[in-house]
Amino acid sequence: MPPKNPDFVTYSKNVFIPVTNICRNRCGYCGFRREPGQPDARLMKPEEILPVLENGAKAGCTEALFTFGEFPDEVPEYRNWLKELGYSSTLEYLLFLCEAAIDIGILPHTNAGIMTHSELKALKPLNASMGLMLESMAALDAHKDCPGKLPELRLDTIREAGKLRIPYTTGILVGIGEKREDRIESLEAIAGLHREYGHIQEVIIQNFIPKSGTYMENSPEPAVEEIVDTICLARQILPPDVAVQVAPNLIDPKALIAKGVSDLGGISPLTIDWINPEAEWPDVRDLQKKLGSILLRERLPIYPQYVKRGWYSDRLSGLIAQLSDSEGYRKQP
Ligand SMILES: O=c1nc2n(C[C@H](O)[C@H](O)[C@H](O)CO)c3cc(O)ccc3cc-2c(=O)[nH]1
Ligand SMILES: C[C@H]1O[C@@H](n2cnc3c(N)ncnc32)[C@H](O)[C@@H]1O
Ligand code: MET
Ligand code: SF4
Repeated sequence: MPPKNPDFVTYSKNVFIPVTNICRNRCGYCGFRREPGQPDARLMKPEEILPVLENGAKAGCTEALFTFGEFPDEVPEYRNWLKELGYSSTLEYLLFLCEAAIDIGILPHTNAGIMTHSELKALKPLNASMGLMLESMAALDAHKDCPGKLPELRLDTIREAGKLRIPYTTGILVGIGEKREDRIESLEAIAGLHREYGHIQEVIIQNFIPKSGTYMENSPEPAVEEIVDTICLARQILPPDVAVQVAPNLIDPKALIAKGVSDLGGISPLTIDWINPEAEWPDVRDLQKKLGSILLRERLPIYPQYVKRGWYSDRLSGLIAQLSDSEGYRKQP
């Protein structure tokens, strides 16, 4: 089939809040994680976070992306930091942050590692959507010290989110030692969960970028052809209502759109990509110029089909009504 471009691709305007970089896992590709003793190990305080939320809302951002290392509560130093802030668990602190974001007028999207049904249940009323990368169905060297990167545990979290009707973001990381068959298996697993629960709004095809000081610092990035191939696989395997996302700060999206990319994820006018801090966000107007006749269309962190289906709590209904247009996309302020 000849490549065919869509009329538009979507993105969201967000602020990235790296709440903590303390993590019980040690992914071989991750440059985000810190040990408690390191100088830039941290738990962000409310007085650091609230101004970012406020500036984000003022700048027209609709999404607060709350990112965490996984289950930092296992780390004793971290528990002390939390206690100093007056919280006894990460969940309790996150609930406070989500409430604050909503009061300020920005919709939470939490990406915090694997979670139990009861954690997801507590967060659902305060999150427009949530996310967890499956990463890969393969058992990989890059995950050898990562209890939370067992594929079955990741699938469990995504499944529980489905039962709770949480609009969900997941994806795979390409170039971390997995094979093409593993990518197929991963995409099929995601497709299967979506067929059962209907909650997967987008699947990120994330290209690995080496980070110095990590186990994989000298591993090559995946070739663009591999990413193109994976996007084609994703488009074939995933049901048509699931968006395929690439990050426009990690890869040039232009040629990928004809292959099936329909979303460019969160783009921030204010904050850096804390997971890939070397990769600057493109300016939305520059990106639009580059894409030519393909329109960049702003969405909320909850996709239009879930806005329409009302997959959100009463706590979020006022804000979502205020931010969305009649089709469920971003109403231009
Ligand atoms: O800026 C980033 N945003 C990341 N996002 C944010 C994402 O681009 C948007 O928040 C979603 O499209 C929702 O609007 C993630 C969200 C998830 O739920 C799971 C993984 C990621 C990964 C990244 C990332 O590496 N960098
Ligand atoms: C939030 C998501 O960021 C991704 N992630 C973590 N480290 C890297 C890297 N070096 N390159 C690209 N993506 C990465 C993982 O897929 C994680 O789940
Ligand atoms: N630590 C979580 C995970 O890997 C959140 C994103 S990485 C900072 O799933
Ligand atoms: S990718 Fe997430 S889980 Fe893995 S080490 Fe980094 S912060 Fe922890």
